[in-house]
Amino acid sequence: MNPWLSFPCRSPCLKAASRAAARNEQLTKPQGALGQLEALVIRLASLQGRPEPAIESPWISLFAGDHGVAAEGVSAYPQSVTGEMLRNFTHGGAAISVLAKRLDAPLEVIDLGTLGDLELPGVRHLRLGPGTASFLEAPAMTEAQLAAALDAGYESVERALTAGADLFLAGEMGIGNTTAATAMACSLLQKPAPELTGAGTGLQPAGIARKSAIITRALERHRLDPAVPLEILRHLGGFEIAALCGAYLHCAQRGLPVLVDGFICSVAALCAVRFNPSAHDWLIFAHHSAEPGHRAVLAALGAKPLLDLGLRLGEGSGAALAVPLLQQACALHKGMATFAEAAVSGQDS
Ligand SMILES: Cc1cc2ncn([C@H]3O[C@H](COP(=O)(O)O)[C@@H](O)[C@H]3O)c2cc1C
Ligand SMILES: O=C(O)c1cccnc1
Repeated sequence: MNPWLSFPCRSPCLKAASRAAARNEQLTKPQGALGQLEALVIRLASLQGRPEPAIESPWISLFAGDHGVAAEGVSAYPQSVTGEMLRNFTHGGAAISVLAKRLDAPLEVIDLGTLGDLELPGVRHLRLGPGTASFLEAPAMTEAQLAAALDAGYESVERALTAGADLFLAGEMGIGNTTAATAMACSLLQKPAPELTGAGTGLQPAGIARKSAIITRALERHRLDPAVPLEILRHLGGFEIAALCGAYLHCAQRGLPVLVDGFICSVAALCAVRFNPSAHDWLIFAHHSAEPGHRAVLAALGAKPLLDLGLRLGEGSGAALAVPLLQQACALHKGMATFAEAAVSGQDS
């Protein structure tokens, strides 16, 4: 197993949190009037270790990989879309490309293993394989592939830190990956496939039933132990999901706060937290995806996402959309006057 996986996670700074909470009490607004934003800023203060947190350098890593199980017709789109989107990401045409540009955030695109073998400028091609094996026939990944994918996540976090990132966002691209993520969620949560399976890119009800039956077959074939999350990841996951899991664990080890995107990223986060529960402190959940399995995954994580917009895209798009909210929350906390500074009367008794 990758040696760094056993490194401990950092502890959030309680002193910064209590100083941020004290400042929050002084600001010229009724107590609690900024709702969830207040707790969010206090939490960010504890993660950044400073009483006045700020998001100045968000970083986005986008992990792509193909899935053997896509051959079973579990997606509304052909498998070739994964590789085709790589070019779109670097040419600026994908949703996450537009959002990254608006945020002025670096967007690195990592191809962990897709069907095509084109060298695309601006893409890091790691080529762990032409995609995972179909989990109906074999474990999705070999041990070496899992290790390399986890390392890819680790390396992304190191690059983000070198670039001075103060918030880590990740996205995923991989046709068929809602099937992989749903299978993982079923296994981690010990829930039956029909309860968690959804439309992904837009399957019709008959397609969803078929997808759910395929997941049930995989669960029966592999019979995985929920107490061994990395084996669940290796058998049922994907290269990009493993990279996400590795990145989230390493962010927690290095003390870099994370904004988690939708369903697929949340399953990677659940896997990371099952592997090391202390990773949980570093994960902020951006949004509630329309994919039905997301609810159970968020509930298992005790997570209350910031947004609920009916998004079902992935790519890190929901996380990117939440960045301005975090930035505004920080700006309010830093910029608002205190009652004393503004000579405004405080609360009666
Ligand atoms: C053009 C296009 C762009 C996307 N960007 C993200 N996804 C999303 O859809 C895929 C998962 O859904 P499923 O499991 O149904 O295949 C992933 O690639 C995910 O990131 C996309 C899907 C498509 C078609
Ligand atoms: O919420 C997600 O991550 C998601 C949902 C559908 C398709 N792709 C991604």
